Amino acid sequence: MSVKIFDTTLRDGEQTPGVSLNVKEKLEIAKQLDRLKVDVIEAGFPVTSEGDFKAVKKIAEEVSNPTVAGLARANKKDIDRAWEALKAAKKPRIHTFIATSPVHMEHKLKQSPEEVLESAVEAVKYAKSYTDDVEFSAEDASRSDKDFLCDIFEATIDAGATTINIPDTVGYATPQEYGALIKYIKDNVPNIDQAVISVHCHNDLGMATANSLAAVENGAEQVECAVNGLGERAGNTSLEEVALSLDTRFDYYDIKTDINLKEISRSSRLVSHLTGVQVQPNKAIVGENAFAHESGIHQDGVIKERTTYEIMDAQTIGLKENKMVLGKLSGRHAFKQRLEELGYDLTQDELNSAFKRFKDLADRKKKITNLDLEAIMEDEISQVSETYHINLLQVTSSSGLATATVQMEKEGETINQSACSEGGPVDAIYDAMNEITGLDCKLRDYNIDAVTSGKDALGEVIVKLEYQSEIFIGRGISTDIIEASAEAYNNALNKIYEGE
Ligand SMILES: CC(=O)SCCNC(=O)CCNC(=O)[C@H](O)C(C)(C)COP(=O)(O)OP(=O)(O)OC[C@H]1O[C@@H](n2cnc3c(N)ncnc32)[C@H](O)[C@@H]1OP(=O)(O)O
Ligand SMILES: CC(C)C(=O)C(=O)O
Ligand SMILES: [Mg+2]
Repeated sequence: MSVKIFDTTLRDGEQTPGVSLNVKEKLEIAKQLDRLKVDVIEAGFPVTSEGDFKAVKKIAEEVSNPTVAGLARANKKDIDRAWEALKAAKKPRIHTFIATSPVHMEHKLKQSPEEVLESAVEAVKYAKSYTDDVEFSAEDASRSDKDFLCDIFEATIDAGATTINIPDTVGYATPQEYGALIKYIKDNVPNIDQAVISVHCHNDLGMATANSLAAVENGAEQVECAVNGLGERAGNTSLEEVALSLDTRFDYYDIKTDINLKEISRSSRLVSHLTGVQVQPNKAIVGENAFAHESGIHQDGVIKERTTYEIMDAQTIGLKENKMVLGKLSGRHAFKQRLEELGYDLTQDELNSAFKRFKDLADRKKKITNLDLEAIMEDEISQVSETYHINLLQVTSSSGLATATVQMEKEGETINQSACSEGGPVDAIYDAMNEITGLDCKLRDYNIDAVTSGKDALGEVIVKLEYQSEIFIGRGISTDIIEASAEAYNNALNKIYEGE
């Protein structure tokens, strides 16, 4: 069995507050939807504006594989305008709708159920005079009387509707209830076999995908959805969630779509860029974190066997690979793997030492990048055996006078020293360190650079010390530049001791 995918990114998706696409942008998305192999593109609602009319017309002229649909209220003006825009399409569909729930009929339309039924039938007949492919939607179907729905669907199918749509317009339904509604309509509309049963769900309670899938289990043959779940209010059913649910759980649903899954990721990115609506990182399938692992136990599992923590392969949706994000919760296995990818081959001791540095950094820095790791590794390489070790640094600075207190350790002995300097906090630290070590060395060069970017960037300090006419280079890295400065100086001092 298979279901059709009716994409409404360009119609209901464009109803997302704040989104407005021009003709060129809509055409670009339509071409991508064609590559994605959706069955139907709902290109817009032509009566709403000159721009939307032009966009639907352009898509109808240029995108020929999928059916191109245009929305129209149940009146002649809307249907005329929809047809005017759609007539060049190879496979045009007029999609007409009217609300069937008591609250909509009474308060919004101010029509009786009989009048609504008559308007629906007239609209379908009129649309049918233009094209064989007519979809009729009973807006707010999930809050409508079930038997009235059956009557209106029977009548509109008789009038020529080839698809009948049962929207959960306000995202009110629950999966079991919605599935039962689809089954009820399937079982109680006598001519239902002459039309495709379609569903259109909204995500107000976060159940749009679950509702759509429940509908499919109960006989729905077309699912209306939008890329990234865009749409009015909390959005529509997300296309990628339906497509990947059916693919991943084919064992359960036994239902196929024609969607080219490899184009999912690209479609999501394009829609996000052109609409300006960012995808939440933890969004199923297309969120930045959907194929990312940060915690050590998961990373270890995935390294050993991907399917321990992945039910889908990132490559299925067109991504290159999954992601191992290094952070404070990561473990040695993932850390080692990343270092190996960067070309470092470490002994167990080297790995343990670098891993400790990495964990210390990860406690201070949210995201550890390859540049951070390279900086840690370069720093590890330039480490010498430590004669002196810095235990503590304390700096105050005001009105051009800085005071530094440094605590260093040498062979188990702790030494405290303070110094004042008008040359700033780094100068005061270096004076204190000179006092502690008793070495008469001169600072010949001091250079500071950001290794990575962002507020929590790693700073790298390189110093050149002259001692007895010889130059000793020291390097220090830290998210705290004062600390990096002290570590660089200490690194150079220790090199002096190593040489002695
Ligand atoms: C569930 C959905 O997503 S429905 C689609 C929603 N999309 C949009 O609304 C797209 C953007 N809309 C627009 O540009 C405008 O609303 C237009 C051009 C469609 C209509 O604009 P206006 O003529 O100014 O009417 P307005 O939007 O204020 O009110 C809607 C009118 O359509 C009527 N109406 C609503 N739905 C239908 C329908 N399916 N069939 C017939 N009439 C309808 C309302 O009762 C109201 O009629 P009234 O003016 O007699 O009270
Ligand atoms: C126009 C219809 C199909 C709609 O968008 C809805 O009911 O949500
Ligand atoms: Mg809708």
